[in-house]
Amino acid sequence: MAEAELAHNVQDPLFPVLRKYIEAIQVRVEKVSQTARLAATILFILAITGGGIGTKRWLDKRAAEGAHGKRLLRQNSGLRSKDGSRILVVPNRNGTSKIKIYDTKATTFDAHRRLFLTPPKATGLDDTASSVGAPPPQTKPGLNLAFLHQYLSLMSIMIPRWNSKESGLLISQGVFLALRTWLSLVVARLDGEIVRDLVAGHGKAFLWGIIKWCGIGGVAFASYTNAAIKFLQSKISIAFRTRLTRYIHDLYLNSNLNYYKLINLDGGVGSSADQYITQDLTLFCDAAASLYSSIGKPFVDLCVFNYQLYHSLGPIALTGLLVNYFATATLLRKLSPPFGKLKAVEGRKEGDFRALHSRLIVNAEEVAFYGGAEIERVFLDKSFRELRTWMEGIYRLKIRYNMLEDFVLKYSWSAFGYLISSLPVFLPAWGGLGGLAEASTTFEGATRERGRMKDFITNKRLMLSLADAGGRIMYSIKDLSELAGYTSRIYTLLSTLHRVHANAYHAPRGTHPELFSLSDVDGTTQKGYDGIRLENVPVVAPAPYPRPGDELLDNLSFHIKAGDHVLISGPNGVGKSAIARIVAGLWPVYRGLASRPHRVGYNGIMFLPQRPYLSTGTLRDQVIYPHSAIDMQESNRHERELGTILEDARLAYLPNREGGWDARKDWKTVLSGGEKQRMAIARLFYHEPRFAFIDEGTSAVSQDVEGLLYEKCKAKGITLLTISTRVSLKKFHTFNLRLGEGDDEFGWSFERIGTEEEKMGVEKEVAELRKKLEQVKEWEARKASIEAELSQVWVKNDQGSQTLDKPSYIADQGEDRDRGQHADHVDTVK
Ligand SMILES: Nc1ncnc2c1ncn2[C@@H]1O[C@H](COP(=O)(O)OP(=O)(O)OP(=O)(O)O)[C@@H](O)[C@H]1O
Repeated sequence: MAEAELAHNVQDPLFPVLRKYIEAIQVRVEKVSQTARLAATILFILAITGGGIGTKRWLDKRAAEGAHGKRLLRQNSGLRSKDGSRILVVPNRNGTSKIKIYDTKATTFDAHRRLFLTPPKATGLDDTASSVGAPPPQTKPGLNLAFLHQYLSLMSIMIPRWNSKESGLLISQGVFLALRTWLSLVVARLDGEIVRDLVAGHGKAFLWGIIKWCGIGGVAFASYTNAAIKFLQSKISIAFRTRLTRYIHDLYLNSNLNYYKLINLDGGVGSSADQYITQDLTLFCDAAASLYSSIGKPFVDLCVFNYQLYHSLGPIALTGLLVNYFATATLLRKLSPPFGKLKAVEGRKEGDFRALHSRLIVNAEEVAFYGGAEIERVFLDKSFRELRTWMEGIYRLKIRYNMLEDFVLKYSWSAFGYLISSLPVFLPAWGGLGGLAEASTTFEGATRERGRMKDFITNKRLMLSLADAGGRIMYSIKDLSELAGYTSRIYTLLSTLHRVHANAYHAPRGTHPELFSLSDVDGTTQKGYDGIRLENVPVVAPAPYPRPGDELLDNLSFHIKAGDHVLISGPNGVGKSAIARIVAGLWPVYRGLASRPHRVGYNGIMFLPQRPYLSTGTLRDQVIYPHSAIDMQESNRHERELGTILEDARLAYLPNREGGWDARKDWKTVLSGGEKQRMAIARLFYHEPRFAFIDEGTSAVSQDVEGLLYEKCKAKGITLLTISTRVSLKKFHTFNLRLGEGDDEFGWSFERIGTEEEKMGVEKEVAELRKKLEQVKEWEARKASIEAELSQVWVKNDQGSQTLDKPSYIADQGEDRDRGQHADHVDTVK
């Protein structure tokens, strides 16, 4: 029995403990009343059921959100919140995740305008002698006040509030940097102690020192701190980039058409805005984020180590160190090439090279038809050669500078370090705490030597760290100048964007603006008018500021109401599309008044450009452009309507052919020229504007389909303004605006089609043609005689005049007649 109990206890040692608790619970439960037990049981069951239902709901909600996210992603769509923010769906591992984006407020742009358009005079960025508010003259990027202003201006975008995420990241990085400095100090002291114990033969203390060394300095902390600093640096870089990119996108792509005006009207950043927004911005953010660790850390190190050394080595050492820093910094700054400027130019050359490649990709088909590979390669090679030469120049300058830098920072600084560390030994009176220890009489012989050893090791390590920190600060002079280069480019982009956004073009004080330059825009644009009206508006092709524009047409005036379909015709290059550009607001209204409906799209106005544009995205996105799937949903439009629209545009076969509405392709290459134009007309059918400019929109469509499309547009109540050279389109229009009339081609006429006047005009033209036809016989006779004369060709040689041999193909065409004429002619010549 006892054995069995023993065996049982051996098998399950926990049993007695469990039994004890179970019994205690049983006793408690027995004491509880019947009602309380019932209530507890019900509560327990309710909790379990509630928990189960809650979990299921949560799982269902997650699944529904996941499915919704996937659907939105497939449709290239997102969500719009009531506060104006947008939620975008992006792929994330197997599922999707949502990103909330807030638009930059208009007031923020207004507040920043001061920073970018009217910088303080001291920076030299605002040269009032040239003009007020004009493009800032390109001051040399470098370490100067201009750089400070530019950098701080950009900072106000990158760190908008003290409590923003970026400040948190910077503070965390600061903590880790301080931690690393503290660790270096601890390690320096430990180093000295270990050597002292080793020399003194204190085995225990020595071992303890080694354990502390491994624990603190070696592995655990230092490696983690370094990794965290690097990680935080990349987080800061990406956070800066996100802020700046969103800010630039909000300023670049808005209803003021800045993306068009930046390239076509301002020209301040050339044609490579993409290079600025992509590569330059990345380089700037990386350089700005590394600034804290490359300057912040050595700076903290310098302060702490200097203080420590001052303590142990005295004032002479500190003065010596400071003089040394100052001298080195001055020398290196003097001899340092202008890295900032060099980097800024390199950025521009990179941009040009990249722009050439992008152009080739966009126009690959055209170049291929011409077989233009050879010439394109010449352009590309030339641009690359310029970039390469420039970069090689920079590397050559860098190598010379690096040699000098290494010599100064590595060798002369360590020699100086030894000198300073030896101060307490040779000059105890000047040697701080170390000197006091030296001068003291309490230490004798070996003890004094060991003390010296410990102090020397500690001081040497501190000196080395100090040299390293100082070196890194000096090295970062170069990084700083490069950062100045990137800063100057990003600042230039932002100030140009602000200038375009605020339309801040002013002639220099005391001067008159150049005729039809961007500072000479005096016209009025009225949006919200039910019709299209131009009153005394000169049509001027603008030139980049500050050059004057080129006047194409003098004072154009017309008035179009709903239902007045207008054909705008005239020779090539006369300014037909220019009228659409002025009405759309792409080009300025230099004088007079231009009125148009406010809305773009439904019940407003739409413009179909000469070159059909197809966006990235799904087939649905092509039809509803510039709507997105969210806009389509919000305006209660359905997919079945899109089917009818494609049928009307004679494109009903597309969804089947391309694999449904959610198919994503490179539509520019997938659709034929005519299909692209019909897709543009389908967009008109979808948006149903009140007025539509169609610029050569059906030139690749067959004439029968063209007629059907025009009739459909009119049936939908769209008033058409067609820009075309096709006379056959006249029958679909009520008015004809003819451009390029008169001798100087500056004239224009606006006439009703089919009026008496027009008929008379046509009859006059027919009569003139008849008159000309009557002269045809006369002209034919004259032509025959000229041909006869020309068939008698002769040359003079030394022997006198002689006729040429007849070409063989004339030989069998009545040789006799020819011969006779020939002889006659030779006689005449004689
Ligand atoms: N972005 C621009 N900046 C400056 N000038 C331009 C610009 N686009 C066109 N022009 C100039 O404006 C003039 C009129 O161009 P527009 O496109 O209006 O001609 P068009 O009458 O429509 O010709 P086409 O029948 O060939 O389409 C041309 O001389 C052209 O060189």
